[in-house]
Parts: sequence; C-alpha cells; structure tokens
Amino acid sequence: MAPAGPAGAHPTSAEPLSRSVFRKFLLVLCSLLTSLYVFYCLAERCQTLSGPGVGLSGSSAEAGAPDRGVLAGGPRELAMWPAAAQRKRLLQLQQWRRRRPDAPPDDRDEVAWEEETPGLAGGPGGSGAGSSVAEAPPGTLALLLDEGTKQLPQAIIIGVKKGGTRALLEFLRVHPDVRAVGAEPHFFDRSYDKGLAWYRDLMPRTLEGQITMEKTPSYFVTREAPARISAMSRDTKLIVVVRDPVTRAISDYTQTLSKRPDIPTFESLTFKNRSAGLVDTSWSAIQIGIYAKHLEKWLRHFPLGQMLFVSGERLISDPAGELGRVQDFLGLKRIITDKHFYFNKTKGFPCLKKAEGSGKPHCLGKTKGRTHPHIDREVVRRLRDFYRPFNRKFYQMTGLDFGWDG
Ligand SMILES: Nc1ncnc2c1ncn2[C@@H]1O[C@H](COP(=O)(O)OS(=O)(=O)O)[C@@H](OP(=O)(O)O)[C@H]1O
Repeated sequence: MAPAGPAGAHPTSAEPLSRSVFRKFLLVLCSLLTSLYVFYCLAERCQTLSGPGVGLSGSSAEAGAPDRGVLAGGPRELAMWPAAAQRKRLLQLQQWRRRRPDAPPDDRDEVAWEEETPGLAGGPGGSGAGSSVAEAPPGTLALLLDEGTKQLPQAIIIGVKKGGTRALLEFLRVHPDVRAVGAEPHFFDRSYDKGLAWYRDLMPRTLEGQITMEKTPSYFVTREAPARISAMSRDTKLIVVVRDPVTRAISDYTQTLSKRPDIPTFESLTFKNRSAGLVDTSWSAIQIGIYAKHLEKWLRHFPLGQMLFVSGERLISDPAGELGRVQDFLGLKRIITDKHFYFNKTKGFPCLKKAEGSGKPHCLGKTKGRTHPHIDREVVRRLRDFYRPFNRKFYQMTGLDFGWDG
C-alpha cells in the first residue's frame, strides 16, 4: 500500500487548523475594527456623519442650544463643509452663545439694564471674555466657539450719553452681520493705557463679513478720544445718537437722581447765577449738549462722511427708518425693518418683536425710559435759549436739522 500523502497523512487535523487560522483572522479583524472605531470616536466624527442637511435641523437637548448634530463636529469636520454651510453653522453657534447671560457692563445703569434683559446681553462674554470652556456644552463646542477672530471695532457708537445709544446698539445686534460688546468698554477714555490688544480681546469673535461694534457714549465728549480712535484706524465709522440737549440734560439728571436722591434740584444746578440767568456750562449735564463744540474736535481727525448722526427722537418715533440709515452707513444689507418693531404702550417705546437670540418680544429695561421730574418752565425756556445758537451751528456742521428749536 502506498503511504498516505501529507494530505492524506493527517486527514483529520487539516480542518481544525484552517478553522483556528480563520478564528485568529477574525480576532485580528475585530480588534482592528474596534481600534478604528475608537480612533474614529476620539476624532469626534461619530455624531457628525449626518452632514449639514441633517445637522441643521432637529430638536435640541441643550437648553436653547442648536441641534447636537450641529454642535458636535470639530473644526476639521467643519472645514469639509461648503463655505455657506460653515457660515450658517457658525452663525447658529454665535446666536446660541449670545443667549447666555454674559459678563455685565461696567456702567451701573447699564448693569441694571443687562440684568433685566439677560437675553440681550452680549457682554464681553458675548464678546469672548466669558467663553469659559467649563460653560461650554460637551463635545467640541468649545473648539467651535473659537471659530472666527477678534477684531478691533470697525464702527463705534461714540455718543451721546442719554441719546438712545443702548436702543440703537440692541436694535443693530439683530442684524446677523453685526457683533457687538454688550458692556461699555470705556477704552478710549478710561482704559487707554491697557493697550489695543486688551481692547481687541474684549471684542466678540467675528466671521468674515461681520462688523465688530461697541458703544461708549462718553467718547463723544472725551478730548483725547478722536485722536486715539484715529490712531487705531482712520477708517473707523463713528455713530452719534443725538437728542434735544434740554431733554438730554434732564434725562442725565434723572439718572443721577435715581442713584443719589439727595442731590440739589435740576433748576439750581443749571445756573451759576439764576437771577442773572447765567447757565453753568461746567455742569456735565449741560456741557454734553453743546454738540457743535464737541463735534469740532472730531472733525479735526475724521471727515464728516465717516460720521453718522442718528436722531434720538426718530429712533423712538421711527426706529426702522433710523435703522435703515445706519445699515446703509455701515454697508449692511437692510435686514432690520419695521417688521422687527412694535410699539409697547406700557413701556411707551418701540420694542423688538424678536430679541436677538431669544426670539421673544423684548423692550429695554426700566433704566431706559425713566419718568423725568417736572422742571420749572422758565428754566426750560432759558435752557432752550442757551442751546439755540449751538444747535444751529450743529445743524450747519452736519447738514441736518434735528428740529429741536421748534
Ligand atoms: N426703544 C427704546 N426703549 C427705551 N428707551 C429708549 C428707546 N429708544 C430710545 N430710548 C431712550 O434712550 C435713553 C437712554 O439713552 P442711552 O441708552 O444712550 O443712555 S446711556 O447713556 O447709555 O445711559 C432713554 O432716556 P430716558 O427716557 O430719559 O430714560 C430713552 O428715552
């Protein structure tokens, strides 16, 4: 008998051998797949495979946060999206982020306003200073929030105090291409020594095409501010909200009175010598309203065309009209229209139908639109006489008649 060949020599062990090889192969394959999956998850792409079409819709588990699918992707994943989708997604993140109450402004009056309207507060946090990773939702949101860059403002609302500057900024923030610091930075008057890097760091992150803004009404009357802003950028656009200087002075006084009820009467503070009718121009409430005098200083550093004068009165009677002018001046698409406003009878002012971020109707807080005390008519008349020549000069300089003198 011929001896059995190798195949025939172990007819029974051949099958178990191939099975064990197969088992080992399966084992290696499984661990390879598991490692790949773990690696994939570590790269945080597990939840983002759905892509923009899925990610931008759906409900949110986070309180008010955009869909998780939207949030979970990392910058690399984001980079794979078409530019428009990236922008939309980042805008969505910005909006969500603006809803969080951030650091309050430094002005006490403004603090009160922000406290009442956290939904509208942008704070240096809306601006980046509050972007603590601890607050960030899980996943790579923290990374995503770092998208965009902090820019020095291209436009500043420089005044005037009690002119309606808060209303203007909050209305403007409804625009998707406007990002603004909620608090007043007071950089060019109080913190200039901290340097431009400090100032820039207060700003919100912006995407290409978005404008960075801030408002500090005291800049308009700060001697050094025009040169300092010009040194930052000669192209900075300047917005001044002006209001009848007499009502502005009374509003200013009303604010001080609300904090220090024991101050002298408006009438007594107005005059150096009441019987002689000599107005005290050293009182800041009076001085701020001499707009022509302050404007002269700005015009030494900026061309008139780089400044926009917003009527504080029309900002109340026709907010959409004034916002139209502002959007044009800033080179923005006219997105904010009369559809965004309604007149709130209780408040006595126009309010936003949908506040930026929260989507709910919203009025400014109770520190905006205070009831003014009654002022002696004779004192008001004397003040009108005092301001008339300055107002005329201001109308001449700006080419605009604000109609304060009847
Ligand atoms: N929509 C709306 N709602 C409430 N208030 C409004 C609005 N539009 C303009 N105003 C007027 O804004 C005045 C306050 O001006 P500012 O925001 O510039 O004040 S501040 O300098 O920032 O303190 C504030 O002044 P007072 O009425 O004297 O309180 C308002 O008259």
